[in-house]
Amino acid sequence: MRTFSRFLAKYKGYVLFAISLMLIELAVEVAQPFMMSKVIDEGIIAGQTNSIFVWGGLLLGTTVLAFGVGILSSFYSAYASQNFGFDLRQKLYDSIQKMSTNTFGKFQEASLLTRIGNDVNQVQNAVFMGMRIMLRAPLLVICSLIMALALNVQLALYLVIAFPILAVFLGWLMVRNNRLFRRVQQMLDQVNKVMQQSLMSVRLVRVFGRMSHENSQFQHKNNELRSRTVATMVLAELSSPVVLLLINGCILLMLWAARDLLNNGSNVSVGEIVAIVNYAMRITGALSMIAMIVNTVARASASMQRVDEVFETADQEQDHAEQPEEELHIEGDICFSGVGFTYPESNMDTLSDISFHVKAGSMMAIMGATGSGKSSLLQLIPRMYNADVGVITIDHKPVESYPLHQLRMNIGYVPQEIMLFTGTVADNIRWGKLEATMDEVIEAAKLAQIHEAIMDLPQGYETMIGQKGVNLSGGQKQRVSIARALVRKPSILLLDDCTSALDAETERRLLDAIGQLQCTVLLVTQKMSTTVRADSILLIDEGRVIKQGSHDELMVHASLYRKIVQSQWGKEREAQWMSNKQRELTAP
Ligand SMILES: Nc1ncnc2c1ncn2[C@@H]1O[C@H](COP(=O)(O)OP(=O)(O)OP(=O)(O)O)[C@@H](O)[C@H]1O
Repeated sequence: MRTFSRFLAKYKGYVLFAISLMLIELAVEVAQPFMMSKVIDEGIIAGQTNSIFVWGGLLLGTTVLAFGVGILSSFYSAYASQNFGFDLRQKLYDSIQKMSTNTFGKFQEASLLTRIGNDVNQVQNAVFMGMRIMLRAPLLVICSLIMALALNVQLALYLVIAFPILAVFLGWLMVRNNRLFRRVQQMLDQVNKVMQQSLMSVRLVRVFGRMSHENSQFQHKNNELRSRTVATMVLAELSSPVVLLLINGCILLMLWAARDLLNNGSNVSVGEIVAIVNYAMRITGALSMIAMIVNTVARASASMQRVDEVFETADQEQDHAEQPEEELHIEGDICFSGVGFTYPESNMDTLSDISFHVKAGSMMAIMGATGSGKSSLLQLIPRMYNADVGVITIDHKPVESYPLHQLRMNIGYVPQEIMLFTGTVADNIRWGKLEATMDEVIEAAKLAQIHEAIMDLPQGYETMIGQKGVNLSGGQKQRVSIARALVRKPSILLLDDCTSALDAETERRLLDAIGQLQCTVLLVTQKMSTTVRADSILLIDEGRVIKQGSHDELMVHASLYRKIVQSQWGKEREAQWMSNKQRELTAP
């Protein structure tokens, strides 16, 4: 509720103006049955033609006034609610952007999409409705009741009977609807998730001929969404008939009593009875509106809770060091001490007791079996995830003490799964540093050994590449991605097995170029041709460090490393290396 008020406060001028106009509309609406009673009693029954013109004219005039202010009030309500929705969506997007990867994973992309789209819309609609009818409906009920009581207390009291029952019913409806609607939104998350997955892997789905499987998965979730939505709608639709039933029952009781009063010659006029019935009808209409409002508020509050969850989480993990934004230069000395990490959605340790040191400007290769935790380890450095235990320092300061944005601006990261965006080749490289000049883009491309290949493209650097770089080869995509990381001249370069599609010669030239850069390089690789060039090698297995050392040290002290060497070089070359080493060591 606090978040809601905070966002709406900015538009309080518009809100108050819209509500003031709405109050004029309301006053007209409340006065109309009274004017009508005057037309009947004075104009028709008493035969005063003048009264018909006066009260009738007033009735028409106020109707035109109500119409005019109604339009104006709608305009200001729409303005305030749309701007409120815009701000909420913007802030939500901002919070999602700053979210740590742990939290991002916890919420899941599909759910965040539903929250930023559907949930914000629900709240925005409730704001509009709030200004138009949320206040108007209860006020209309109260004022109509007062007017009816003023006309004839005895008859009007019959209308009051329904109120306690209605209050209990609407309260129950609100709580139940809120719960049901939260479940609908959760199901919508699921539908979006299935849809997102199958759209992202549309080619794979077609190649494997899994369209019907994907369809049935979608159908299953869609079915559940339908059933939950129907349950919510049935409940919502129940409200109007209940209101009508109760109020109409009261009107019938009142008419029965009015008949007795008229027969007994009591002091009650036909005009008063017509006016009270008219007020009763307005009360019925307003109560139906209130039932609708109850449903809208229940939905909007469920949606607001979901939006608030994102804000609260984002606030909790606000990066304390994020305030100062001055330029930060990192040398690149990296040290892990007893680091442990488990993915939020997993219950198995991914990394345990990882300790190693990489000197600024050196190159370390990370080797290990598939699933041993190499990518996870790299991702802890730019704080895509936060370590659960232990300390990671850069230049002898914990990574958490750096402003997150500045820390990441000093790091060039090339993920295992290459992702290119729709746009030109130059745009894709410049994505690493938006203000990079064309010379810087070309320099990065040359370092990444992709310049010649780009020049061979139809429009060179201005060639458009489709989503995920459909018109580039695997190796070209890898090198564009490396150029994107290099263009920002990082102090730390993280390469996650991103040279797998390169031929030996290109890879050698790439490593030569990277070796000349003034940056610390951490390189995940399975290729011996790469590891031998590194200053040190970190060998990991099942999330633990087996050994850190140079190629020579690992050959002597790490049997696992020797096995990898054997599998790639063959026994013969390995044996030859061992005997050469032995000779070197025993030489005088
Ligand atoms: N987002 C994630 N959520 C939960 N578990 C994950 C996630 N990503 C990876 N894992 C698990 O963490 C472990 C280490 O994965 P990681 O990707 O770091 O290994 P890797 O050594 O880089 O593997 P590969 O060489 O195949 O890329 C694996 O068991 C993997 O299943």
